[in-house]
Amino acid sequence: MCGIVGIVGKSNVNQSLYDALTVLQHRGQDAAGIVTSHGGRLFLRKDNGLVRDVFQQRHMQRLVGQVGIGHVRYPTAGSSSSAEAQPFYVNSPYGITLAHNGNLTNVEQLSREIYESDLRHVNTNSDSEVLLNVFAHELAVRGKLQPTEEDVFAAVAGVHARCKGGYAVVAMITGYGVVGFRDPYAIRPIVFGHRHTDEGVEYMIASESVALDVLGFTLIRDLAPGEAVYITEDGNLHTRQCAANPQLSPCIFEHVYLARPDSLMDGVSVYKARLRMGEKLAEKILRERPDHDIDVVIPIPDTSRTSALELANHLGVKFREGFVKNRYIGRTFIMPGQAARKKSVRQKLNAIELEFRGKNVMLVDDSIVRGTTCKQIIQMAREAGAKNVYFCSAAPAVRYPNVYGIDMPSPHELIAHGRSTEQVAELIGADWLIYQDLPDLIDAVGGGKVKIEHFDCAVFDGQYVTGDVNEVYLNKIEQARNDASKATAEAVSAIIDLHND
Ligand SMILES: O=P(O)(O)OC[C@H]1O[C@H](OP(=O)(O)OP(=O)(O)O)[C@H](O)[C@@H]1O
Ligand SMILES: NC(=O)CC[C@H](N)C(=O)O
Ligand SMILES: [Mg+2]
Repeated sequence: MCGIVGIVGKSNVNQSLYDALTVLQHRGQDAAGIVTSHGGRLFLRKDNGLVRDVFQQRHMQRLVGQVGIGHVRYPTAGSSSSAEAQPFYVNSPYGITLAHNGNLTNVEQLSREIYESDLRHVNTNSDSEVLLNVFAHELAVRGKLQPTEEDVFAAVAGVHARCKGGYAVVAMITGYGVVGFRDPYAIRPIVFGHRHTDEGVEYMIASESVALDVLGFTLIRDLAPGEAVYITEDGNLHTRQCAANPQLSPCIFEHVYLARPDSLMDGVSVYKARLRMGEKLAEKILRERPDHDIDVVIPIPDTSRTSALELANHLGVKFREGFVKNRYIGRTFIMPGQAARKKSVRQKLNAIELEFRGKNVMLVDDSIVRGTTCKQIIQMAREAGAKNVYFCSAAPAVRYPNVYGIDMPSPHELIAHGRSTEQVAELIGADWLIYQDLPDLIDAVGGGKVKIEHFDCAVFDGQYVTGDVNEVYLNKIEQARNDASKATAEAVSAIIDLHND
């Protein structure tokens, strides 16, 4: 997952884009970028690092213009070289820049087509640069000096016909406007909204509604699967369904971990969904061990707090903050490389001994992926004097790779891959381990006021909604993106870069 944002404003949008990216920082900590457009010129700043580190005052001053897009990156393709930071730019037609959240599954075929048939050059290994070139080609073949919304929507339809995988996109067509679109399964999230100013109405497109809230925009709605929204530079908004067979199947892991709890996704409150996860998990605990001896429920900050609170309420057991989080350390799961992740867990979380000593503690996390966090946390709970350490996960066991924008390419790096619950419990050192059941998770997210029937649950059930993901593909991405190969890719790609300062 990455964070994307686009604004068509009535005054300079640099500060709003910066603020929105800060709000979306939890979706990507590796690189950040903003491009604005003014008087037919583009102004770009992108680099590796957090938003607050990438943009110095001198960069902000140069980012002039009332229209712009931005990105925070968590790499899932190519490398984490700064050359692959987004937005990407292509000069023809019109000058188009693009920011992408997701991952394409047919990138090899597209790269070939782009070079051999579309006669285009791609300078990095990023799937997002490929996606930009497909969009640019589809717009170029319309052959218009001044593209209309019909041309833009036809180009998006062309992208849907050629690209496979997960993609939520914002793209800026220099001098014309900003377009946002979502893949036909709506795997990755994207919303749009408006804000009234004295100069007129401003529009914003973003990954999560929380970015709109914080900037004083009102949410209009989520983009439907396959739908596009096009806002012209003079502030006219158009929407169109551009896919032949759209089917809403959003990524359920957004609700488990990726999204902020104060976001609404496809009409569902992430916070409420997490509360319901806690409730369902409590029911399962009571079913499995009605006479359990849990003294205290302790969340593993940050993401599991919401479900842990509700779990404790439903069990009728005390809820205690047993771990304190260092607020200056980011999210560990989305860090590149296992060594950094391992080290960060200990730096990030520290136990309050009093809450553990002599007690049977139920630790709650939103998910167990590689097992990096829970292994260390259980150890810490024991060192703090816990009598028994029980562990539960608000999500089912993560057993399969993700190919739609979450960097879990290698099944062998997943602690539950090919293992039973008991085997995982032993490996992480838990006295009792409970996973949420998948139907309960689906019900927790899709069974509230707003009903959603289909989700992309691939990491839990190995079913890939786009229908094109097979063993051959999975083996290929595992080879290309396991921790060991990534380390080599970084070294090689660090030298490819275009001037950008
Ligand atoms: O099994 P693992 O591979 O360790 O991955 C799962 C853990 O990683 C995430 O936490 P993270 O520190 O990224 O973010 P958070 O502060 O939002 O919980 C998630 O919330 C789990 O705690
Ligand atoms: N997490 C994402 O959405 C990644 C976007 C894109 N595939 C990249 O690697 O930059
Ligand atoms: Mg966590």
